Amino acid sequence: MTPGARVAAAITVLDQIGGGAFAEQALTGWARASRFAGAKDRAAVRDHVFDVLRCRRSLGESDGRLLMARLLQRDNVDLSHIFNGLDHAPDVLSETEAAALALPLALSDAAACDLPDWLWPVWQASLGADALQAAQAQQARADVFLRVNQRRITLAAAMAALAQDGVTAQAHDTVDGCLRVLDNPRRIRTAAAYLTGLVELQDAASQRAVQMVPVAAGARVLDYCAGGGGKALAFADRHVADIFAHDIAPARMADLPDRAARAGVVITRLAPDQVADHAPFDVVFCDAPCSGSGTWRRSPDAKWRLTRDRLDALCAIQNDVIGRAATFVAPQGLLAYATCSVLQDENDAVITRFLHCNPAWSVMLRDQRLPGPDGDGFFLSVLAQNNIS
Ligand SMILES: C[S@@+](CC[C@H](N)C(=O)[O-])C[C@H]1O[C@@H](n2cnc3c(N)ncnc32)[C@H](O)[C@@H]1O
Repeated sequence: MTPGARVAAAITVLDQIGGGAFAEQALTGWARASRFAGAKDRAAVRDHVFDVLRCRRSLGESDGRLLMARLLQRDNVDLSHIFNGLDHAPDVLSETEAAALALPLALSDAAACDLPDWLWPVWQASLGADALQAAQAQQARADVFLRVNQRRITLAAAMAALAQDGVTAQAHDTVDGCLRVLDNPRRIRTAAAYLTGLVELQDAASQRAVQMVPVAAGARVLDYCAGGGGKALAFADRHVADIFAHDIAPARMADLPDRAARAGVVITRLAPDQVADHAPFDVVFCDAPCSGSGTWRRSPDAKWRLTRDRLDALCAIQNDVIGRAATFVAPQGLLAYATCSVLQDENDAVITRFLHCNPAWSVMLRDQRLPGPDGDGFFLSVLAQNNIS
């Protein structure tokens, strides 16, 4: 496909998203209907769509054509080379469109930061002096990070193995065992180091959070909201411990046995009715369902779909989840509550409410990361029970 044809495809997908479709579904639908598109075309169309979605408001919230045109204009691309109607490229811009593009946009603070109006005050209240920087960080693409399975390979050997498949990576400055991918991130899933479990895709902030939780040798650790099991795998990689994984939707853990086998670790999956029988645990890690507000660079669609009602519903789930998870912790054990959100309602407010209802517990460690060059936004609070001797 020509550059113009890729832009035309992105416009089609953006118009579907504007009409209510989910980004992933619209992209998959387009790819299925466009068998002529190769892997590089699909990647380019996806990049266009996600680049626009990250900045949808600051690009003027128009139809797909104007959004794409503004994005390209912002990136100093000559629009006449793209909007020329040749070889499946988009039609030449109309006079009205050209006039709209010539005018500067008058943007509110929320629009300039690419956040919904209702969220901007909530975001500011949560992040204070960091609000602007954290919002702006979500307007750009995020780096890809890998967790090296250090049980099986050193960082240097993992980098060398990845390089053989054309993936260049370097050690993260502050997170042990973490690699930042510099080149060809799309080749990771076919790289031998990935297929043989030597490296896993995992954001640096998630890796850091797992490393911050104290786990004694031989401990029993429950990943209570395991999903695909990324945190359980990270615990298993770092500790000689019995690792258990649970999720209210067990189907989400379907790939975990294969991933654990690839990594050379053992993780016991527990169905919801089996957790109590296996309790208590020395550590219960609760990676609660959340807005994902620290990861919106990777899923910008979610930023525009979040509503106040949905946030309130998530907070109710979080309050429930932490309360349930606490019941499975051994008397001298630890309860770790984590989200990939930067919103206070989902983080400190949940902890404050839990402590109010459960005065025997207190916070022994708190960490809040903002989205930025070193990883996604992430919150971690580790709690212990008081006066347990
Ligand atoms: C943020 S995701 C977990 C991501 C996962 N830890 C990882 O690293 O890939 C949250 C998970 O919590 C699960 N969940 C939601 N409500 C739950 C509940 N009441 N008890 C346990 N898990 C729950 C969801 O099914 C979802 O898989």
